[in-house]
Amino acid sequence: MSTPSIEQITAALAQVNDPEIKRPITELNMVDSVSVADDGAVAITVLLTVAGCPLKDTINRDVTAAVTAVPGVTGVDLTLGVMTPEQRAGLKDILSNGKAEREIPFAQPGSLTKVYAIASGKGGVGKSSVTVNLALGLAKQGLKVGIVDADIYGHSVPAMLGVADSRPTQVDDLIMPVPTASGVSVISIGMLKPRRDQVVAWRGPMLDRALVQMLSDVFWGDLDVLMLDLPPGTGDVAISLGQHLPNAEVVVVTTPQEAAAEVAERAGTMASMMHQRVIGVVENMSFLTLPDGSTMEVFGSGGGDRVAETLSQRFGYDVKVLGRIPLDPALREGGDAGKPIVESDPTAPAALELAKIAEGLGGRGRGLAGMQLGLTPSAKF
Ligand SMILES: Nc1ncnc2c1ncn2[C@@H]1O[C@H](COP(=O)(O)OP(=O)(O)OP(=O)(O)O)[C@@H](O)[C@H]1O
Repeated sequence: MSTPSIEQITAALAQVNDPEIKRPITELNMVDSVSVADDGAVAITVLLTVAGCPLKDTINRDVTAAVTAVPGVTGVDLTLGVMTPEQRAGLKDILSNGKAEREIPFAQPGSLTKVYAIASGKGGVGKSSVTVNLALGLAKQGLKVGIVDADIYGHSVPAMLGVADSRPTQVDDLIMPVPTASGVSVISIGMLKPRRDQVVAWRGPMLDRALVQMLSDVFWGDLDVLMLDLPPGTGDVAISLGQHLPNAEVVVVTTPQEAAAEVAERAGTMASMMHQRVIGVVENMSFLTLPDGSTMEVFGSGGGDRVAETLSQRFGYDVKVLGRIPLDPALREGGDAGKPIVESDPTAPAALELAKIAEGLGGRGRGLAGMQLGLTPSAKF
């Protein structure tokens, strides 16, 4: 077999994406050198963005696999180096398209990324569980999905995705979202703290800065969908989000309980006051299926319908119940184990209902159609 050419090896390397940036390593100038010996042995040096890059094993595996597959390659000797500060600055330029001032890409008029904010009135109704499962459901449809965990009180999303201890890689002041096994990238307000167990007592301006940082200093790339897990209630983060991303569409999560529904209505109304469109209600913990097949309404009934009806009346447009998710111990276990139920037990009724809701959201497509313009001529409060 003939010796492979440098061009063939480079073409193979162009198929390898940086796992965080999700762009070919060749485009990011990460390939430092390539040489091919007469006997087909290939030597490559790839430069990592930072020393001790947590994903170097993934890069090692992917590069070796891609190059080994080229006909005539008899061996791959891969050296992993680290970029110099100048090379990192060059990478930052590539990622920020040469713009010095960063802006929130999802707030730009031409943005095609759908932004869904997941809100609730009360804590503990399953907002984070719904967020991660919907995100995974959307990713299963082949969409590129990112999650911003802005829940200052809970920030449980990384644990639910199995990356509780991960910290984002930083290229100077540009932050890489943390990739997860399911393909969804995540950044959490918890990752911005110096230590994970640290308690933060952030007030309005600090929270605003943290939210802006997660939206503009993080290199999200070209996402189809961005999901935001909001703190429960109608606090500072909801106000900041309304100011920075008025085009976000809001999904309200509630349980069937009367008291939960009432506060969920307030969260929905708040979103509308910030000119965001509420696209629907998810009722979680709707019922429990008992071993004999009968169902028990542990938290009562009617909360989802009530929130949807009230918000429809208030806003003058149709707010639907998008789905009703049953109580299922497997959903909690999946979250605790870092493997959400749509992945760990996809045929469970709760997983099927979440996948159905994700199907509906994914079917709404990319693009500007249906986006709110920040004007509400007919809102009634
Ligand atoms: N349908 C369900 N069946 C069983 N357990 C559930 C269900 N939904 C959520 N849970 C569990 O309830 C707990 C609270 O859920 P989760 O953290 O998603 O709520 P949350 O609304 O995001 O809370 P907070 O805002 O306080 O962080 C978790 O342990 C989760 O696994």
